[in-house]
Amino acid sequence: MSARVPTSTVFRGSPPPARLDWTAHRYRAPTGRSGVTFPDINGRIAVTQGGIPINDNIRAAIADEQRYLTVLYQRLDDFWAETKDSMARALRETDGTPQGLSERDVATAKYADRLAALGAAEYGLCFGRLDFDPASRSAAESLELYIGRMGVYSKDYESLLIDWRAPAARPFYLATAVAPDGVQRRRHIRSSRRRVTGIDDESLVLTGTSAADAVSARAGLTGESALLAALDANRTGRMNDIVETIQAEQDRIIRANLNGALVVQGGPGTGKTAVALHRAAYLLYTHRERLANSGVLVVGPNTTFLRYIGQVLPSLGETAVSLSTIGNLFPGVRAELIEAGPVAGLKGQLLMAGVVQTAVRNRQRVPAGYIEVPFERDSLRLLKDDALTARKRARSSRQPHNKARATFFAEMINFLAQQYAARMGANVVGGPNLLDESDLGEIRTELRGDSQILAALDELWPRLTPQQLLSDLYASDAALAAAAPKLSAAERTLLRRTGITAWSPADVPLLDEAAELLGVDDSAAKARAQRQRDDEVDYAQGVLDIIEGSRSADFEDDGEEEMLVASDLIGADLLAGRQDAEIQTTTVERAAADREWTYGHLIVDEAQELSPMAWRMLMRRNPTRSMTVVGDVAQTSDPAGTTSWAQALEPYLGDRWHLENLTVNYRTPAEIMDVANQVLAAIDPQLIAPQSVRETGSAPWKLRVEAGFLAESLVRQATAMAAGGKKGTLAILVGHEQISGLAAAVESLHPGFAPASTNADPDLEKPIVMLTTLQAKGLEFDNVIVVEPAAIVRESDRGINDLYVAITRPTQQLGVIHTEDLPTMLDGLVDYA
Ligand SMILES: Nc1ncnc2c1ncn2[C@@H]1O[C@H](COP(=O)(O)OP(=O)(O)OP(=O)(O)O)[C@@H](O)[C@H]1O
Repeated sequence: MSARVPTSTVFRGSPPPARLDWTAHRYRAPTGRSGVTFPDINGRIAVTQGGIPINDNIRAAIADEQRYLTVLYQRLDDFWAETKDSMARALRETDGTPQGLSERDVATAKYADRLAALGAAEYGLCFGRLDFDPASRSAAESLELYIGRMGVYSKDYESLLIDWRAPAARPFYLATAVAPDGVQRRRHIRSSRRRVTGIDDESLVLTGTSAADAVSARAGLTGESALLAALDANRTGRMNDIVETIQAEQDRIIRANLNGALVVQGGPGTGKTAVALHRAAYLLYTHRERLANSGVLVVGPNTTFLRYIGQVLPSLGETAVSLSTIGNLFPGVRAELIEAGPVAGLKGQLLMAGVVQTAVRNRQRVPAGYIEVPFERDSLRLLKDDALTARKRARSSRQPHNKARATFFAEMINFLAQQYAARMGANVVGGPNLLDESDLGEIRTELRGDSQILAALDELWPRLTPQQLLSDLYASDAALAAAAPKLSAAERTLLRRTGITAWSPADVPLLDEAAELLGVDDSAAKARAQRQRDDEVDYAQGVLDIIEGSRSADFEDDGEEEMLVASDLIGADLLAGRQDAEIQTTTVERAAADREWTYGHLIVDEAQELSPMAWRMLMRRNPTRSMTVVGDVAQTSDPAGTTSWAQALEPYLGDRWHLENLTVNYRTPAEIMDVANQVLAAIDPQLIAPQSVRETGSAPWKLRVEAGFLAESLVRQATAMAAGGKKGTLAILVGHEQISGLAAAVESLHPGFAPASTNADPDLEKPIVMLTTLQAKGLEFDNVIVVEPAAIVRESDRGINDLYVAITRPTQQLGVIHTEDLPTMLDGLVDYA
């Protein structure tokens, strides 16, 4: 059998303008790319247009743009030097007071951020230009605007480059021939380092009224040449920004209002992740004051995905965004335990909030009758009725468990003091009335210091951490039965676990729930901090006394003029403060360490995967409900995930959220989407697939092999696929249950061939990787081989969704290798030839 050599990407149709084939609802890109440029073998710029070498006009235009770009980079260098100077000055100039130190840290953090933004702008600083119709501009307005990664001004404060996020840059993304907004020409400028390598021009002046022109414009695809070049480029294992080619439907979402909840539903490859990240950058630019201190949180499905998207925001000059999975949102816990679907499914249900609440209440106990506790030479009794009263008072304080504990203890100590006093009074002449309130106070103090009394009270109302609460709950049938009476015995068995050393992502919202109900009793920590502070003040006073002493001695000795010394400027309090001045941390660091941090804006990617309990946790992090939720209900894998946005959000938002749809698939070629559509129909015939923006001419194939030859065939096909056609990255996607066996078989044949994702963080930059379908969520590769679809479908109740995710990952080619019969929904695959 010979390896099938895929044809290279063909953009079908006639040269620009772009065409939309409305019968097929599929965009066919033009054959030639206008003004596409490639450095030739000698490093000079060779320019072609539709395959024909370009003329001197274009060469001259490139030279013009180069001159402009050089000026921009000069200004960038000026800013860099100025910022570095300012930073050095800020570092030097501090009066040494805690306030001064803190101001210095704030200033240096600001300059560091600015340097990071300047560094990010180095690549592709300027990528666009708009030329306006003079009739549409006032005399004060420039007829041309350059668009880039950041705003750049001349020394005279004349605008040289507009930040892509500024309102003035919008026509670059929105203007069409039908609605040009005064724009006559949109130019995409490509550069490598500081050198202009090419330009793509689009005229927005309708010269004819051809239907194709009008349709193309209506479709809202802008900058088609640059867009298609970006889409067809090889992938690297890291996501890139799309700032140069944002499309109109995406732009609307990116720039939507900060307030309120926006839900973005879109099929595979519609740019949901890209849009979500650019929205974060846009919001930080537009609402910097409001968001700088509260921060923006981006939640993704797993750490592999976060690493995949990790460089997008820094490349846009934004570093003040927190990225996290649900599993890592609880400070101090890294939830890496993988557990069975039904277990995670159950833990994700909202009813678990009630289970955790009951589990906490069940730890607030009262004795069956009484508990006898030795005290002095006698004993005291913790009585059931007293405990009931104390518990009632503690609960009605509405404090969380660990804080209400103080009320319970105080009440019980009071009861015990009265008991003790009564007993003492009965033993002395004159009876209990001989003891007054101060005597009772002393008795209480004694009781509070008695370890046996405290231990007995602790049994009734223990101080608990969330981890302890859940471990104890999972470890005991009785505790589970008491906390979850509504669950069946089989369901409670799913929750049973002993000797817990690791947590799963589904445990994290439960830990968070427990933390809310338990609260942190920080009275001991506060008292410790105060004692430490008092010690430091004492120490500082000692230092000042020594300085004072030596100053007087100096003054007496040589009779010199009085010198100004430390104690003239600062007191002991201030000196102590200076000693323990904390290192200023960034918003991202402070937020990560603080479970109760509330973010100014929340972005949730692959949001369909979130369980009701995960949503509950996230809503606590975002009380203002300023959020962007992006996902696809057809791609849900998590057993507790959602297939309906209304259902997922109703408990927190009611109907106060706005839905936007993304409809164009930028990733997956049309040939593959034709097959994927059948899978989508099997998930839900009502769902509509996004329209692919391009074809590759390469039909997705299937190959049946003998079970014993699966690994060998896989290596052969992967090698052929990786070597042919567009090359780039290749992923082998396998079901969770199969991956270990297959990885071992492949490894024994060809060590190091396809590193499998046996750890939680596979290296996506390797040319060939093996992943589970779950790990591939949100990722993309040039080429993909899906192994044994029947097994993927079988693996979970949402196996068809997983298959849909798997086959929509490629940007170029898809192959399917199987030993079992294929599910009929894959009938559209062609036999491998
Ligand atoms: N306007 C654009 N310009 C260039 N590339 C784009 C554009 N929009 C999307 N893309 C590219 O399309 C690919 C798919 O985007 P993205 O991963 O954001 O899609 P998605 O909707 O999140 O997909 P999925 O739901 O399948 O995970 C990425 O390579 C992205 O860079």
